[in-house]
Amino acid sequence: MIPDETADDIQIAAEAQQRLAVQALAPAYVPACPGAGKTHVITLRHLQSPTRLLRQGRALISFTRVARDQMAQRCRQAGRSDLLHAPHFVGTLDSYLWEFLVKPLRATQPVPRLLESWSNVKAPVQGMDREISLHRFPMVLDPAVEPVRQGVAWNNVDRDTKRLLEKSEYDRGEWEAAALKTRDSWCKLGYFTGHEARYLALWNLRRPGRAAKLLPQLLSRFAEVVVDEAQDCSGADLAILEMLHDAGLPLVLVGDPDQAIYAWRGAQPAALQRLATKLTSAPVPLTGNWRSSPVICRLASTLRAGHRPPDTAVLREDDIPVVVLPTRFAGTGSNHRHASTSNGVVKAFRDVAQQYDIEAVDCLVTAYKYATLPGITREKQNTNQITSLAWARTVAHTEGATSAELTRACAVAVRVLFGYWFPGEVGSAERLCAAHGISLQQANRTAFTFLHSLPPPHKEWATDVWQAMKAWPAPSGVTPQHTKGRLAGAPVVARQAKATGVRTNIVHQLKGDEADAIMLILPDDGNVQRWAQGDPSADELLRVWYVAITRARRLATLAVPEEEAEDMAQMLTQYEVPVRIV
Ligand SMILES: Nc1ncnc2c1ncn2[C@@H]1O[C@H](COP(=O)(O)OP(=O)(O)OP(=O)(O)O)[C@@H](O)[C@H]1O
Repeated sequence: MIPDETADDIQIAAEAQQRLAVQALAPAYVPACPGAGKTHVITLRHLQSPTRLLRQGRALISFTRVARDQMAQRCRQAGRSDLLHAPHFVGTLDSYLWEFLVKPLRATQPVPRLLESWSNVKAPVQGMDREISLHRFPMVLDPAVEPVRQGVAWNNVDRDTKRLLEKSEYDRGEWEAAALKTRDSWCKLGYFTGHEARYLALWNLRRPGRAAKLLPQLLSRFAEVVVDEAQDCSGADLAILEMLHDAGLPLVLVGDPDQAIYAWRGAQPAALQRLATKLTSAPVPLTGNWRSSPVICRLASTLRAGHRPPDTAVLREDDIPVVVLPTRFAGTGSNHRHASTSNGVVKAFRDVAQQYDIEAVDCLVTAYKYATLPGITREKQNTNQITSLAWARTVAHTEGATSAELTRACAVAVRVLFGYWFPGEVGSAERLCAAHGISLQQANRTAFTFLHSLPPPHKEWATDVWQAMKAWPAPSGVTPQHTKGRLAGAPVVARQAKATGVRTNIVHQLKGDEADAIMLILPDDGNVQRWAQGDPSADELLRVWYVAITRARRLATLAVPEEEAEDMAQMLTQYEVPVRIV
């Protein structure tokens, strides 16, 4: 227990750091530890804006819609909805690039639209010997060359797609060319994704004539651009930001390089450091952790490059030790067993949390991969429509499904219903809704009730779905054509885990999230050696573990293979982390 006076001093010092970050003049770099209150600082910075109408605004840029919504909500709660509108901008990097560096130079017809992913439209790659959707080919950019090189990120193609490709007569080069050609044909129809937004932003900024049309507007609109989670910037993102800085746009980069977990998607923490140094010689660090207990700060420091000392726990004085759960891992997440009780590992975790008065709703289970995670099965990204719909139906019937899952589930059902109602019409749900005078909200409501009405998936489920689609009240003006849009095949249905009341999600979906108790599932052998000897600056998995445990406020639990439990506890004890095996 920290004496009161010291606790006060710690809080005062942490608040002083936050104040400096709120007031720092742009260009600025704010490297921050986990739980440092980055969102808090960024929003406060924005809330300082005068209420009178300004000629110039501030852009708050994040990587996810969740982060964007969080900042927007805080502005609204403070009674400052005005800060969400022009001249300000609060949104994702994709939408910022699109809005200010791409769209102004596009033809107005066909109306250019930014999609979250190619999976939002039905876009099979054309001219090949089997049907594979465009979204199954993740794209990558190399901004180091001019013109920017783009291609398929083969390392990130999922296993199912790789299997399909192996059976194809065409080789990877031919698939890549076909995917890019199909993509180009969608761009001609006015559709783009974040990848194209980056490509075109770079294209425009690197051509003086085009840049001259964009930059003056941008510079007069924004007095400052704040980028949150800057450690997730890809090489292309950083190249764009650097050009904006060179053009005189004041940037504020806020991020935690230790939490960089997107290198596989092109994030470049080292390049971020270079840009940060170019922005300022005096970064404004945040080293107070307002979220986690001292034990968790200490545990986290063992997973940091250079083994820097633990961050200061500002508020929490808990001394709950780290709990190691010896576990017998099974092929699927829901069958992992706690070794000493043979209970499911989630139940064991809940029992431990309960000992510390932590309720199930304040617990969070996480793992690197969906496959090892107990609980609701993830929508398989690249599966056939009937299986996607079966997943969506399961979500609609699952208590505790997250809003992101529900949104995805409704989108799947909207696509299925629209495929039947508007056969032959291409385009996103938004575009079809607009064309047929249906509000997206109405479409989502219909989709949800439709999903909810469907019987549980089984082998002959496609027939039930077809009957339901035909019987479902259609909006006026729809023109179904016989069996067009009918789903074929049998769904691959995953077993639904017993409801535990505990949230589960993969680490990559936990950015910015937090919970009183976290259980990190570490099913592979060799965890201890990797933890003790690995280099977090080179080993992204260690950074993924770091992100996971730093979501915890009070209790961090590690489920490790039974034979590794003792070694794990010993290793943590050597680092002076209080630990117990349960
Ligand atoms: N000045 C403050 N006073 C009280 N609570 C604070 C303060 N700053 C931050 N917090 C709280 O600390 C917690 C962590 O803040 P936040 O989520 O903004 O951190 P973060 O820097 O985004 O962390 P991470 O990068 O780990 O997600 C939140 O619960 C937030 O409400």
